[in-house]
Amino acid sequence: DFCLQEEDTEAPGTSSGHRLRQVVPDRDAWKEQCKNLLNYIFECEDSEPFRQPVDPQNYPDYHGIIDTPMDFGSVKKTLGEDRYENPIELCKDTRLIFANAKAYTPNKRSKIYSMTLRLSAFFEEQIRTIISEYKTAVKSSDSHKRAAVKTQ
Ligand SMILES: Cc1cccc(C(=O)O)c1N
Repeated sequence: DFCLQEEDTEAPGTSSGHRLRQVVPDRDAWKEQCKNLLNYIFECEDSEPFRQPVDPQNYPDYHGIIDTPMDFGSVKKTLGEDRYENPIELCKDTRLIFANAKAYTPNKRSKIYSMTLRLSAFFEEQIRTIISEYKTAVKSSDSHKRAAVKTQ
């Protein structure tokens, strides 16, 4: 996900004034990538118990054990409302879903817990590239900013 950004090669307003098109990584690409990843997770049967907050009516002891509930519906809503600054924040909330399940499960062979293990493995595989590309884009856009300041 690269966006074309026009950068002056000369001070603006010079006679040449010609522009070189440089390619800089798009630092907002992670949003769409995470939206797509969440949509895919929602399609997985393994996400069913976690698409909305765990219902304390079904598990009365849940909030006594889990301090900070989290679910994929909440993550999707936070993303959609632009309340994540970067994919690292989204990754932290998603890992909380899996950590809560591991803390609450009655045993490591429970059906619901085993669903989170598969989902977590898939999520970690996918988010790794998204975060890596985001960090590269931020570094690149910072260096472009430094370069632009120098020309002023
Ligand atoms: C919410 C939740 C997480 C992990 C395990 C279970 C379970 O009932 O085995 C569960 N209900």
